[in-house]
Amino acid sequence: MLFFRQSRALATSFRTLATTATHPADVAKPRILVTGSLGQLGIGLVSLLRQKYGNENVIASDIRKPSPEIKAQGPYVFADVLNMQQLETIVVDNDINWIVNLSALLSAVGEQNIDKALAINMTGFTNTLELARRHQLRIMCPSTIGAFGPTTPRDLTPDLTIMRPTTVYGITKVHVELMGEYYAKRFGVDFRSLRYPGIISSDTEPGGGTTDYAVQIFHSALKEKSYKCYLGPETSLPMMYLPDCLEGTVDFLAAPNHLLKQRTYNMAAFSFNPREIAAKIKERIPEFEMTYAPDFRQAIADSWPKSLDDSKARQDWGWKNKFDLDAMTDDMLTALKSHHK
Ligand SMILES: NC(=O)C1=CN([C@@H]2O[C@H](COP(=O)(O)OP(=O)(O)OC[C@H]3O[C@@H](n4cnc5c(N)ncnc54)[C@H](O)[C@@H]3O)[C@@H](O)[C@H]2O)C=CC1
Ligand SMILES: CC(=O)[C@H](N)C(=O)O
Repeated sequence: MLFFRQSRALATSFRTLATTATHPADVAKPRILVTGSLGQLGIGLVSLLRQKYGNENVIASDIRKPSPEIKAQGPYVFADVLNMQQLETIVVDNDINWIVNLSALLSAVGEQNIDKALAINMTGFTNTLELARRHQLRIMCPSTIGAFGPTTPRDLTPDLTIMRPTTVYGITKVHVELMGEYYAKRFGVDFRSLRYPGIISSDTEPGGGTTDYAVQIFHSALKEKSYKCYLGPETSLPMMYLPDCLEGTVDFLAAPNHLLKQRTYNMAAFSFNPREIAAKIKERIPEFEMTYAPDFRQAIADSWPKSLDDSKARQDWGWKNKFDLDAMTDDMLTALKSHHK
């Protein structure tokens, strides 16, 4: 009798989201907690989520003190993803339905701080995933092109392929994907992840990745008319402009479960190498000169895909980028010129 009850309970806990008609997190007006919200992506994502769901329904959080402008925009709390009890208090006290975990150490800084990267990217993520199980939340945690490795096919890399990353960052992101998918299958957790390419932004600084050069080059082009690039001229990588990344993420978060045929999707826009982006900038700032001094980040970039196949994201939940390389270059230069002024 006991065995019968236990196996019935086990069968229920192994249900997949595909067979679940509705999930408790399918709510029209979700209350959302964003962790790591003061980083390159978080500030814009919180702002877009607030436009869609209301200021008071999006709780921004990080372990740093926000600027007065950020604090004035809506609720902000201190939240360390390594402190499970504190996170759970925030989730319960604020009646949270969705959690977006942006807390991470990126690829370059992760190589210099292995223990910290493992803690934030793995233990921190596992804490939020466990909270999603306990409190029936939707959870979104980004993955990255860094989850692939040197043995992955490098052109038009598909969603499902060889994943043997050679950075601690990449290893932690494979952990995110696999544990999230395991919790989805085993416990019905509404886990979602997007493999972002390098993100280029005008308003926020990148946090220590291998693709940061693609932001720094614009600042240097305007200020110094030159840039010394830490990657070689032919190092092609997938990239995306922040507004596309944010809109795609908000759409993906809102996508009904029945549209999602998988829990992790590639997301792409365009690819370029340092020589090509330098040429685009030079078309617009003729005095601009680029020099090259590859450092340890070269080996990281060489282990990543040159381009991604994101056709599944386009088919399943309607992902579409608006900005191509030229449109992004024009918009970056216009935005930065006004900031610099
Ligand atoms: N920016 C990019 O080009 C890409 C980002 N991603 C992913 O997107 C997510 C967000 O990335 P970014 O905004 O660029 O990162 P970021 O490095 O700019 O921001 C990360 C934030 O996490 C916070 N943080 C650090 N330790 C924490 C802790 N213990 N508890 C709570 N927060 C903590 C930091 O204070 C920081 O504000 C990450 O998961 C990253 O892996 C993926 C691919 C590309
Ligand atoms: C592509 C990423 O995940 C990030 N920008 C990094 O370079 O580490």
